Parts: sequence; structure tokens; C-alpha cells
Amino acid sequence: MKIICAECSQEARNNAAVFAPCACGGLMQVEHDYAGYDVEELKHRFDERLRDRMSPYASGVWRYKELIAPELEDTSIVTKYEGNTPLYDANEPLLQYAGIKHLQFKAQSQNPSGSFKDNGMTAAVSHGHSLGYRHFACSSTGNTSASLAMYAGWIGAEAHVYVPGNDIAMNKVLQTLAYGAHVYPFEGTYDDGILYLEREADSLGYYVCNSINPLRIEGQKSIIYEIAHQLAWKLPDWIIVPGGALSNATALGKGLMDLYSLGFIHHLPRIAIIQAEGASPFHKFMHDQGNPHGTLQPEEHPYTIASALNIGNPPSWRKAMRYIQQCNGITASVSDEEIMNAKAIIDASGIGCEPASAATLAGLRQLVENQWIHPEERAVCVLTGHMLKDTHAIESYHLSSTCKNPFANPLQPIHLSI
Ligand SMILES: Cc1ncc(COP(=O)(O)O)c(C=O)c1O
Ligand SMILES: N[C@@H](CCOP(=O)(O)O)C(=O)O
Repeated sequence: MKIICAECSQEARNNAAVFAPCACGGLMQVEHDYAGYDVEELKHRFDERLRDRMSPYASGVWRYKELIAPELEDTSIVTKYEGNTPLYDANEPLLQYAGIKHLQFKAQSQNPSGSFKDNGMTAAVSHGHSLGYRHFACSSTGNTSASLAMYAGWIGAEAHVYVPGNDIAMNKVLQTLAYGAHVYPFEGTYDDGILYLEREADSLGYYVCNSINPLRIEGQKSIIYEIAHQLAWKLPDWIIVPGGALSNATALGKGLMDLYSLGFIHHLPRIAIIQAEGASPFHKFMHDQGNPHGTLQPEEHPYTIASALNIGNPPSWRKAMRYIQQCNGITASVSDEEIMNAKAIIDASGIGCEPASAATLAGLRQLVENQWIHPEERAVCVLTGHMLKDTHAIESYHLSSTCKNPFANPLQPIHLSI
């Protein structure tokens, strides 16, 4: 494994400094030498591991270790058997809402800490652990922090998490606290926390577990490997993900390129990145100035009810842009109202998700309406977080007096005659 700058290809001085940006300002990325890999042999090995229940290879991430961190010692792996999440077929109301005939939901919400972050976090924490770190850190709107706190607790290490003092979901902060993390609320957004950690992590002795760490991205690639594996290595036409810090856009894009260049798949699906209108710098960049030489204009005061997407300066935007271009992807943005309406349909289908995840269905509906996606095309929406991550959003949608939604249940007491 080599760690190089994604922009100027400069090699990292040592494997420990993977989360510090390169002198040119670029983020680092992992490069593997997959030469000599036999795809059929790997497919067979991945199938065999589906029967494993106990070893690290029973994890839906480490099952694909050869593509993620081949050199890592098995004894360094820190796993909660993350991944292994279901791929659900949409029911009739979901299909009708989306306006297409073939739709599935990849429920990363069913990961051990309740979000897709676990796929990347197991790789980052394992790498930090293998290097002897005992202090792990992140800036977070709540899911990264809960995931990190879970893994740190699991190995008895310290998690230091920096969370914006406003506009985040309290359930996630409580989950993080309960796992035993040191929680530091601060004035500002996720973006400020990242700047702080980029500058201070080294002197504080922290191993940073945000998506600026390329090992997080390597672990998160497993989401697309697992979808492909579940579909017998035949991916749909569209993969739809919400966009915040753009870790999924980057990881799923990189994972797709691995699968394609190794010959696991023979056609590249298109990725659609859906941002919330109030926090959509990447969508604006791709649409308004979508030329490869432009620069993303950060949004200074990002705000959306989908608090996980409250990110104004997504660190991975350059990497994401390249992957979007390579797979002929697109971006869209949706309003908070569209997000909450889509969430109500996903929740009522029995699958459930947090608001940020529902941006996928809202975006899909919009893209079908605008004829970017044909009703006969196949799509998978990645549901990134669990519905109980943000019960405040559920309360305001279903129980507020101004609520206009068709599923509202005002919880009127009834009289039981017994
Ligand atoms: C539930 C949820 N969905 C989506 C996102 C955005 O994903 P990304 O940062 O990979 O763009 C996040 C946070 O980043 C999240 O917590
Ligand atoms: N929603 C995220 C913010 C992005 O974090 P990153 O760890 O992917 O950089 C969160 O849960 O904190």
C-alpha cells in the first residue's frame, strides 16, 4: 500500500501522517498494487467467506480485505462485523413515489452504530491501532463521532470528538457520550472542526478518523463491493447517495473503479449525488461552474434539517468530482420539505432512515421527473443512517401543530371501554 497526494502524487513521508493534507493542499489517497490478482479466485474467496461467522472476514468490510488493506495484519483488525447490511426491494408506494420500476435500498442504517460510517471507521481505527495510537479524534455532526466512539470503546482507547454546538441531532451526541467519548462542543460547523484537527492533531497525538483520512475511504469502498456481490456482480444503472463531506461519492467512486479495472463488473453504473438545498456547494459547483479547472465556493452558513448534511466546505470535493466525471455521474439538490416527505414514505415502508438518507429518494424522484433517469432504469439508493438517529425530526414532522404530512398521527388519546 502506498499513500500519495491525490492532487500532486507526492508520496506521504510516513504512514502515520495520512490525514494531514499534502503541502500542495491536496488530500492523501491510498494506492494498491493489485497486479497478479485473479478475479475468479477472489470472487470464490469472497463467496466462501459468506459462511464465516467468527473471524474478521465475517465482516462485510474485511471480507474484501485484499481490495482494502491487503498488508494489514489480521490481529490489528478492529471489527464489530460491520457491513453485511440488507439490500431491500422497494415496495409499491416507494416505487410510485420514485416513479421508477426497479429500486432497491442498501440499508447502511443497519450497521452496528446505525450508520454507513462503520464501514470506513473499522478500516481507519484498525490502521491507527496497528500504528500504536491510543487517541482517536474527529469533527462530526454526530454519526462519525458515534461510530468512532463505538470502536474506541471496543478496544479501550480514547475518542476525542469535536461537535458543532448547534444544529445537530442530540440522539447522536448522546450515543457518542454513552460509548464513552470525550465530547467537545464548539461554536461553528463541521468545517471548522476539520480545519482545527488538520492543524492540531499531530501535536495532540490524535489519529484523525474523518474522511480526510484515506483509510476511511478504503473501508467505505466496501459498500459498493457488497452491493455488487449481493447482485451477483451486476450493478444497476444508478447508485444514489446523499452528499455532505462527499466521502461516499469518493469511496463508492473509487470502489467502482477497482471493480471495473479488475474485471468484477463490465459496465460502470452512474452515481447521483444528492445534496440538501441549504448545504449544496458541490451541486452548485458542478452545475453553475462545472468546469474541471474551477474551484468550489464553500457555503459559509450551511443549514438543512438533514443535519448530517450541514457541511459547507466538503474536504473531498476534488476527489469526488473526478469520480463523478469518470462514471458520468450527476448531482442534484432537494429542499428540506422534499427530504422529509421522502423520509415519511421510507419510514412507513418499514425500512426507515434519518433525514439525510432520504435525500436519495427525494433526489431520485426529482431526477425521474426531470427525465435524467428513465423509469425503466434500475437504481439503488444508499440509506446512510438509522431512523432513530434523529427522533427530533420525526417529532417535528409528525407531531407539530402545523404539520401538513399525510402520515401524521397527532397521538390523540382514545378511551378504552373495558
Ligand atoms: C447519515 C448521513 N448521510 C449522509 C452523510 C453525508 O455523506 P458524505 O459525507 O459521505 O457525503 C452523512 C455525513 O457525512 C451522514 O451522517
Ligand atoms: N455527517 C458527518 C460529517 C462528515 O464526516 P466525515 O467523517 O465523513 O468527514 C458526520 O457524521 O460527522
